[in-house]
Amino acid sequence: MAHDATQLSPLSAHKSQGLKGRMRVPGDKSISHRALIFGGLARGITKISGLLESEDVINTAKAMAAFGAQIHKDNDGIWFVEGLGTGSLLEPSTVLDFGNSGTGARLVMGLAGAHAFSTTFMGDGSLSGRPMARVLNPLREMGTQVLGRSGDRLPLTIHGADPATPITYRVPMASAQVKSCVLLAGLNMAGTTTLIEPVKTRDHTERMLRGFGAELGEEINEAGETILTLQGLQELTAQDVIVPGDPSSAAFPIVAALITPGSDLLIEDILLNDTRTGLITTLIEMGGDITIENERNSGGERIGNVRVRSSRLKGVTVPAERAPSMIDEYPVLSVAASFASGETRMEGLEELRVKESDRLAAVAAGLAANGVPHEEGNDYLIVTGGSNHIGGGTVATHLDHRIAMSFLTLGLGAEKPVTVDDAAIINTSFPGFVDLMSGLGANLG
Ligand SMILES: O=C(O)C1=C[C@@H](OP(=O)(O)O)[C@@H](O)[C@H](O)C1
Ligand SMILES: C=C(OP(=O)(O)O)C(=O)O
Repeated sequence: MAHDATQLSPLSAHKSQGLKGRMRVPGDKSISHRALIFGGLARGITKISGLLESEDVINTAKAMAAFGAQIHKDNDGIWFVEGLGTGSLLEPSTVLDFGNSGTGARLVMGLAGAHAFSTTFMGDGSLSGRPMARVLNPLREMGTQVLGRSGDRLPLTIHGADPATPITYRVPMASAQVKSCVLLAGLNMAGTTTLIEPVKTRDHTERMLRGFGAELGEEINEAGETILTLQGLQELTAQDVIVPGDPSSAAFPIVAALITPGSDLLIEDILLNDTRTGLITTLIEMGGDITIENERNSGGERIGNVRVRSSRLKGVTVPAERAPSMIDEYPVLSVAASFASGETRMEGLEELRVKESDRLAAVAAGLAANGVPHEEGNDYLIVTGGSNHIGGGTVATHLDHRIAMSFLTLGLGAEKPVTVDDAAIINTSFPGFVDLMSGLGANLG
């Protein structure tokens, strides 16, 4: 069921002692979206274990079904996707509703933009405010027509050219969604698409393209930029995909364990791809007692178990270059920083302004409501931690799951309870968050 923005569900977090146990978090969101998309393009039946069954990902499944893919789930929770072949999607007869999901909307725009039919996209109040020009501009260069309200925001309709023109595109901001949109469009049209990525971002699209049997050229130029070349209309072959635990979801129990005394948690089977591990690197630099156990390869990705115990943290400077590898983790890092001695400086945060909310502003407001000293700049945040008297505030989530989970985490370590105005939005990425955290000893309610 879609999240209903008119029905807010407030929730409070109270000071907790000792989060303990062995746990798993739901499957990685980025890999789950892509498994459904590549499964829908491949010949044969793709089998997906551990798919994240959150609102964001279910909306992508519905979109792939609307393009003609056959999708079902068996009694053991395994998902099966029978694909149509690259360049062969069918015109959807319904409006595609992506709810809260930037990834779903932007990746599927790449698919649809390469097909000579009309596809209409809509989303919730948050997604309808997020910029789509970053994907619509490269699609326009390929000949895709766009019809919608001003400012390139949802709802909008796109119609691919016949034939579409492959392009060479330099991604102007650090965005795996933009990279993936262009590659998915290129895969579905004749000719060679070249993508230049100045700053490396999560590489799941590249790994899965190759995993489904496509050839993808990759080299680094003198400027250190990655150049990807992709021949369109390559046939993909269905695969078995095992989705590892999402490090962006594991971030919440990890930080909760660090800031609550007496904690000792083992989180199993977490994705450890190094385009995703910036938060773990940063927390270890802050003095976090975090170790990686049983590191291994699974389906082309590095995974492992993360052991975390309560720790005394100290403030650090997080360099701007690290931002792409922890872009969704700054809200919860700000929470860890609230409990660290001294200042934590986070730089290069401009992309946070265009997430589900303006996350820089939402974090700053949440810190202010809970008495945590901080300074918000255009693209940086400085948090001064270590005060014993924080908490007591109510935080506006602005339809942003990460704001909700981050400030509930703050409340587990703070002197006074912390309330978020809406916990229902958490289902967009982490269904079961409240039960899972409560089972470890978190005092939520
Ligand atoms: O490609 C992806 O799966 C994602 C890319 C990131 O967005 P940007 O591409 O906007 O940085 C991230 O914030 C999002 O949660 C998932
Ligand atoms: C930014 C996020 O997701 P999306 O862009 O897919 O909405 C997120 O999950 O933190």
